[in-house]
Amino acid sequence: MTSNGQTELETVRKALPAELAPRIISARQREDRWTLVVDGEGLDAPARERMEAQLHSALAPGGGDPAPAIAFMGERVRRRIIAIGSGKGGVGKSTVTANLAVALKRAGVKVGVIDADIYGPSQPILLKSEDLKPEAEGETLQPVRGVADIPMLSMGHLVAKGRALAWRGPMAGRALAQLFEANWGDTELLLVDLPPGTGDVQITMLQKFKPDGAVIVSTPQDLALADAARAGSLFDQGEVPILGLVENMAGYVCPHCGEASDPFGSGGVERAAGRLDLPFLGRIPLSHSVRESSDAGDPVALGDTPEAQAFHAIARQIAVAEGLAKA
Ligand SMILES: Nc1ncnc2c1ncn2[C@@H]1O[C@H](COP(=O)(O)OP(=O)(O)OP(=O)(O)O)[C@@H](O)[C@H]1O
Repeated sequence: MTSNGQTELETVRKALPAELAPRIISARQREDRWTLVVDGEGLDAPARERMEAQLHSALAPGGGDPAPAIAFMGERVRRRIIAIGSGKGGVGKSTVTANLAVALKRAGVKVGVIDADIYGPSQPILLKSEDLKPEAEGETLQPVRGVADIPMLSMGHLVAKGRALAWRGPMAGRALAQLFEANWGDTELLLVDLPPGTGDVQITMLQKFKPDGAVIVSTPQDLALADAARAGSLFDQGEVPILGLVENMAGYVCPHCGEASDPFGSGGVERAAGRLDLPFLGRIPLSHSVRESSDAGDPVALGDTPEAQAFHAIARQIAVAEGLAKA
């Protein structure tokens, strides 16, 4: 009991706005320091931060008292799933996924990666986890840790290297389910590297593990753009909001003479985004360092080069769109 006869729980609840008060599960005060257990179900990261700030100012207003210790219970954040798709192969979708994961991680997001490109898994190389094998607890896989300590799973971790995966339909669906139903722990955002095109895996994913959003990667060529638009309509039909388009391999700066050229054209994806009424998230240059670092399992986004900054700028937009960072 506090000095005026209220229980500690009542004291705390009274100090809070009416909508937050019922979320306090228990409250205890010892030597001026409050310890609170809070129901965090359904609160996203910014909402939790706001609530923490409100609790601080309500319970330790002058700054003289120690800040309350706050434990959130329950589902802190509903895990968000963002699919990274492309209309055709080879446009750099996997490279973009790996680098966005690193950039999101560096921005403080608890990010994980599912390599759903079960026919040609490349994330184990890109995120340097080729030699790791996921352990299973019963039926549930434990993700391995790739570069930057990113939890990840890929069919590349589960089948012998180089073995072609010619699975179709139900088998592909089951393989995918194993990856999604793994123990993702406190991961708040899962990036899913989809196979190119609009086949079985995409359909299974839309039906069973519907993403919260999709990012479409394209090169600036007309052909790639037409395919990207098709990938877009797949997500539209599945009622998955498209967060935007990324232009990859845009503009090449010769490392020797510094001359800039546009082997695949330029600005095409931004114009296509305008036509399709979709956000344009940014462009990644065609660059030796992107390819070399990918091959080495050392994504450029770990550094601060202009290429890295291009990935960081796109990652920031995704984090904001998903409520995991402030605008
Ligand atoms: N911005 C870039 N600059 C230079 N090389 C790049 C860039 N983006 C990707 N690449 C290279 O292009 C090749 C294809 O990239 P990636 O495997 O990421 O494409 P993808 O769209 O995922 O292909 P897939 O159809 O096999 O899934 C790789 O060798 C990669 O290193």
